[in-house]
Amino acid sequence: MPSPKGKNPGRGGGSPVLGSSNGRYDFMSLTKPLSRSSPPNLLQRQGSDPTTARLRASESPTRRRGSGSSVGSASGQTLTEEDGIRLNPSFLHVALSSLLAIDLWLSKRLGVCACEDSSWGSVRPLMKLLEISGHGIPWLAGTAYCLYKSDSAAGQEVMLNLLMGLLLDLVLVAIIKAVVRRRRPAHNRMDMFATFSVDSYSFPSGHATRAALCGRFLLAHLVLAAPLRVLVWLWTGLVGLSRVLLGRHNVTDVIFGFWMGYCQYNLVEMLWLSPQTLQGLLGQLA
Ligand SMILES: CC(C)=CCC/C(C)=C/COP(=O)(O)O
Repeated sequence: MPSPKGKNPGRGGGSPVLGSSNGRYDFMSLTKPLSRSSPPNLLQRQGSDPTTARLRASESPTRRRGSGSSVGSASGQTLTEEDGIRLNPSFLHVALSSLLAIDLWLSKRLGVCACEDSSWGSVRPLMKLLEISGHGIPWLAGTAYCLYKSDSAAGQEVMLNLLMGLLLDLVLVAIIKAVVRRRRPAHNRMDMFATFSVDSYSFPSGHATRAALCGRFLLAHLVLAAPLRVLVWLWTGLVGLSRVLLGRHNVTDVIFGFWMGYCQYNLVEMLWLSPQTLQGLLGQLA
């Protein structure tokens, strides 16, 4: 399939389309030649323009390898075992590129509260309220306050472990954000309060990890009536949804964040600090 890039040189972007390269179907740019030097990376260092990022992300490894080693059966030559081994990563790459393109497209369409002028701009204050409800500062301050005020050993133990979980969450999210370095969606207005430098990156959503971790924690350790349990579930889901509606995150950032928060709760359970452990730790410090 000939690339139409020559016909439309003035456009600033374009959708990745399936094109044939050496008898294979790869993603190729409508408007820009594919870079042969930059490594393929689906999530890292995307430009602020999601279309550019999408195009960059859709570069196929088969094109960079050159045409010599990959001749399809259509040209009369049979595929060697080596070719078969190379086809699989290429298929995986196309699948991931497609998923990423869908993610970017869907996230852009769902970012309906990204600013006041957006189609659902009037709901933005409500979404920002949800943002504050899942922010690290109220959770850390609230947990520390409850720990300080609690007069039962059981209450102190639960609050201390929640505090540990919250701190662990902050550290793990910061590490992943710093490693992956996925840019926030271009339509996001960066007007969040109290952020760390890594919070300029979007993968994973720290609010989603915290909501999942705290949601599971509350459901497991607080004796709550059924309506309150439903409310916890609802809050968790809405915090995640609000990240995409506000344009802060792509859908995959939130889905991964939920999964990560869910796993972090398992980690907190594994590392659970009992009063004895705590006394031992404090004894060692003293
Ligand atoms: C300052 C403290 C204690 C936490 C920062 C919380 C924060 C701003 C996280 C970013 O969340 P998203 O990744 O969901 O945007």
